[in-house]
Amino acid sequence: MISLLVRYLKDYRLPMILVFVFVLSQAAAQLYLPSMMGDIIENGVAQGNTPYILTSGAWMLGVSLFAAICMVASSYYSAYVTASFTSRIRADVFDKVKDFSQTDFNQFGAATLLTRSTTDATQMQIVVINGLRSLLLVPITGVGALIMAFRENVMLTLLLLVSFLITTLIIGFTTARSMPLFKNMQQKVDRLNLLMKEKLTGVRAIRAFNRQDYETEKFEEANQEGFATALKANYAVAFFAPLMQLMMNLTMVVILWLGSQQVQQQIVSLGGLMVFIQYVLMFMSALGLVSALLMAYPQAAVSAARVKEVLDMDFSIQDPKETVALTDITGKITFDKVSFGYSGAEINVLEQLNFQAEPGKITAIVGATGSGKTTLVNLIMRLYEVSQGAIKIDGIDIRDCAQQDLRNMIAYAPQESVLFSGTVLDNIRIGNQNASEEEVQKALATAQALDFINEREGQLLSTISQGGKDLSGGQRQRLSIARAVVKKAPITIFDDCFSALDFKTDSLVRKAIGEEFSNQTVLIVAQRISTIKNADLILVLDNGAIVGQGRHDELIRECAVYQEILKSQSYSDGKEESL
Ligand SMILES: Nc1ncnc2c1ncn2[C@@H]1O[C@H](COP(=O)(O)OP(=O)(O)OP(=O)(O)O)[C@@H](O)[C@H]1O
Repeated sequence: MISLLVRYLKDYRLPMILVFVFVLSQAAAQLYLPSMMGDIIENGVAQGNTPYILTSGAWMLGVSLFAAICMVASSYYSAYVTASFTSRIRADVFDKVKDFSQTDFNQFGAATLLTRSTTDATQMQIVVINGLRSLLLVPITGVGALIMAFRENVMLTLLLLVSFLITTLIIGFTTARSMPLFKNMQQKVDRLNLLMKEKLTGVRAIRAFNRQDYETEKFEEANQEGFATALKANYAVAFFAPLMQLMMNLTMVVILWLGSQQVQQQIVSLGGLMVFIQYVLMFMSALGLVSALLMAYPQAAVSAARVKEVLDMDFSIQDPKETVALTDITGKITFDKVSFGYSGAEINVLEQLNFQAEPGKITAIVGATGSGKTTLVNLIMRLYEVSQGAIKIDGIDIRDCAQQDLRNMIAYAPQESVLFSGTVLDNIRIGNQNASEEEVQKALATAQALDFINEREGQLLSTISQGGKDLSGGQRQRLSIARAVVKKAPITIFDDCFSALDFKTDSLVRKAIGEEFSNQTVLIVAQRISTIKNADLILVLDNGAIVGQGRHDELIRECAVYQEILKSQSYSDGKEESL
């Protein structure tokens, strides 16, 4: 936690200096108050000198006011530092995660990344906001009060120190014990977030299968587990404050008892004892601040470790030190003996793939579900790293160029359309920020999406609800296709994104794509043979291996797997095709 704090807080030197100055001034003023009070008792109350009491009292009020102003100012600046610190951490986690490869992302999962950038960051915020002031105030007022108390009464201060030592030992022990409990608690929060995410995204399926009760029960179970763990963890630190209170009161009773005897024996004056008690109270309130901090510390330390794990994670896919520029790229893709296996899996998902996808041609990939089609296109975008062999673009190994340059060369329409809240225009322009409205309209026309967009109020400026919930599956796919089209990249990949389109629309989209992409490399992943029948090259994938490649007619004659797929789709060659 400390290293994370140092890393971030060093950017807030000026506000931290201001916090320090105001805390220092507050502490100095507070330390001065008891001796002022002692002076009023000795020289005012004991002597019956009312004007002295009034004048000194006014001074005392002034000093108190000054301390209060310093306290407000230091609170303001510490809140400023803390809020900035937390928002920077959130931004950095987000920034880091956006550059994660799929392997890195899979290692964590969405739910825990969400918890780490929200709940964990907030836990740290609580400690920093308390700690920033306390860490300065407590040593100054605590040590200052102790020194002043020591000057007033040596014996009673030693007693105070013994009580302090015992409390510290108990607190240290409790902190060490509670840390694993808090770690466990945050993991339970991860699980709850995961379940919540599943429930919210799968709400329709849950209702359709009448699984509400079962899912509620499952969630309730996880919730109860989280509750029990949270209770246990908080219980472990719950007696911090009462323990501190108890020790303080006990110490105070003993001090009063011994102090009153000292007053009777005239070892100290009554005023001296009262001043001493003021310093003891000051010391104890400093301890109170520490105890509040310590109560929150174990949880925050666990949260900091979890955030740090994300921030310090080494990317599994990195750019080389010297990158090869991708200029004047035609888009020719070469797979040279490419094999790939997911991390942790025993067997390869793709085995010894060799093929070339040429510019100006449509290369299609067909195969049964799970045969490795999506994995293959993910490798081209370097979302995963090949295990063996090489993927080249215009003869350049994709590992030799910057990932950003590589992805600039590729337009991609994923299997599951992803739309963001915003307007239709915003969503299409994700493909190309500089696309004019005319270009966006053209891309929508290619994707056969212009008609239904024009029917919407506001048309291009109509708002898409979160995730495109107000659109049908086919409409979402068409917007996703338009986004890829508007990019006009040398390579365009359509990953099974025609599946929700009716045959007619599917055919019209492919026709438009064929005309539009006359110079680019187009890769189409599809389940339906009708979608890829006219492709220049069809790759047939079976269990991660290419078992056939060629044109439709050739494959019908030569590839048994292709024939099987064809048969399973009851496809009557060309009859329903217009393309
Ligand atoms: N992140 C992952 N981790 C481990 N295995 C994975 C992962 N993603 C996919 N797989 C496995 O890799 C194999 C190929 O999956 P892939 O998604 O590439 O197939 P696909 O041909 O695109 O299937 P579909 O047509 O159903 O989309 C499958 O057996 C799948 O279980």
